[in-house]
Amino acid sequence: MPSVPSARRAAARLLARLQRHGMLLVILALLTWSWAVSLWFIAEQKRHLLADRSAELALMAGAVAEQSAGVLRTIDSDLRTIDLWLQTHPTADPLRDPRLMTLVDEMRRASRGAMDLRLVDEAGGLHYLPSPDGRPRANVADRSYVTAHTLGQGLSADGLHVGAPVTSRVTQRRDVPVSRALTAPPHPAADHLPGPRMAVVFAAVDIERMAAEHERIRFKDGGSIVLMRTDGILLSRAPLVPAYLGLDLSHTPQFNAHYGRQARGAYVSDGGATDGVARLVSYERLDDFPVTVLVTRGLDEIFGAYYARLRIVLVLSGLLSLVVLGVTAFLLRAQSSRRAMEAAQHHLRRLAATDELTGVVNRRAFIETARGELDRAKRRGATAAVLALDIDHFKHINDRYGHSGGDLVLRVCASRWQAALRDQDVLGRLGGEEFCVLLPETSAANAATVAERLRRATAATPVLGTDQGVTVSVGWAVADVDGEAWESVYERADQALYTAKAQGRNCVRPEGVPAPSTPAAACTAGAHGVEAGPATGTTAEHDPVH
Ligand SMILES: Nc1nc2c(ncn2[C@@H]2O[C@H](COP(=O)(O)OP(=O)(O)OP(=O)(O)O)[C@@H](O)[C@H]2O)c(=O)[nH]1
Repeated sequence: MPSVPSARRAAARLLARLQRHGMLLVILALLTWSWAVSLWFIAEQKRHLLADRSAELALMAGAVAEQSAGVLRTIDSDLRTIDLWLQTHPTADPLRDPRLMTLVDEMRRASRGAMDLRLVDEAGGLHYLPSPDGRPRANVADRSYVTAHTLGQGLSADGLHVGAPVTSRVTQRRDVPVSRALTAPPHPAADHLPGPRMAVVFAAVDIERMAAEHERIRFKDGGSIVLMRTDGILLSRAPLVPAYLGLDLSHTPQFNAHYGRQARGAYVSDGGATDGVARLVSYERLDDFPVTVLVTRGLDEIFGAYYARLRIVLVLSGLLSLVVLGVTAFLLRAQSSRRAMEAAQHHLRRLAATDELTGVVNRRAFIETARGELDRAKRRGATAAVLALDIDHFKHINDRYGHSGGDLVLRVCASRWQAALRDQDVLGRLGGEEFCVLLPETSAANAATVAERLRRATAATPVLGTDQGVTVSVGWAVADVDGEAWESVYERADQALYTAKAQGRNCVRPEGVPAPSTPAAACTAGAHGVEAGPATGTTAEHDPVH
């Protein structure tokens, strides 16, 4: 488990990294949000578009269903009328009677030629109307529009049969036969007529005519109009594809999920059941006939303009995102190189202000700092003290341990002094073995205490791993509260240092104490021996600064 400090450091590092990458994170969050909103908006638009087109298609399916039901109603009425006519005219010849032929002709014209009425006799003989020679044109006993009535299969409740598409054996025309059984026997007198009796009347509805009508109103580019028997047999389709006529779609998933199950509805088809074209499908089952109407519209046509606009929007949004990311990356790079430059400049400034040997502030930076601090002290009416330090008999150390030994002493002393000072105090090396300390906002009493602490820190422990004691002499001065130039304060501190040296070294002397006539008399420590105890030389004890 990580310790508390290391966890704190890790958290701080994470925070710093987050701050550094904050801009990038914000931009990425904004981009993600804007893309999410755009995609939601796009999906909503598509949903609304589909809903609107579904509603339109449902209206159209309803209209086609209504029209188809009307056609079938007319046909059914025509078939019933013929049946009734035959019943009420039992002696008339059903194949040639001019009254019936006129009626049939009117019915054909009313349908604008879209259907022909025909009779099938009990032997399966097919008779066109009129049939001048009375001979059947073909035998259709096997056709479902005949067998449905003989077997009683596939009939609506009132006996109508809508047959699967057939290709005429006489004309090769494709028709949907809609048939009724004739009510037999029409009249006993019919028995006098030659040939078999008529059994079925049917209307052959021209699929091409029907498909052509639907072709005019269907949606182009993939749209279609389909009539389908409710059991899944395809009756007619616009655009007409002959191969689809009579197809049994009852096994398709669309039939089982939609128009085979419910009377009306809509769905999106992948076109798998027919030509593979994806379509929106709306369907409606006729109320009175076993027929379902399907009206479709190609998805490409529905969404074509939408996708074209969407492509433009996506491309522009993508480009915009790339530009935003590019600008962000550029700014981040510029920011990071600026930071690196600032760090390098900071490092250089630190190097320029640092004494290479001891790591404390060098002479130039120290004097600059001291001047600034004395100015600030003057403005605030505060005091500031200056300590001048000089390692005693440093020449002897150099002579005994060599220059590198002397360097080590300088580093150790600087480090001990630094450790004994407050954060706001400034330790500088003025040159050689001369050091200086600036103590901001420090009274004379505290300056003396700090000076003494430094002297003790120097003499307390031998340096160089030997019994070599190192001592320091300290002189100090306090700047005039009304403001005083650096040179002036330093001169007084240096003068005090001179006094300390003159009075035997390893001691602290304040400014303004004259040098005694006998050197070394006032200091208790030996000139360069290990310090045995305090040798303040100050006139008063003070509270430590820290
Ligand atoms: N090792 C080392 N010696 C230095 C450096 N700078 C100056 N010195 C030496 O420090 C010595 C200073 O000697 P002096 O000025 O005679 O003073 P002192 O021997 O300390 O005697 P007092 O100050 O009177 O106690 C000289 O021998 C310089 O060569 C330095 O960076 N490293």
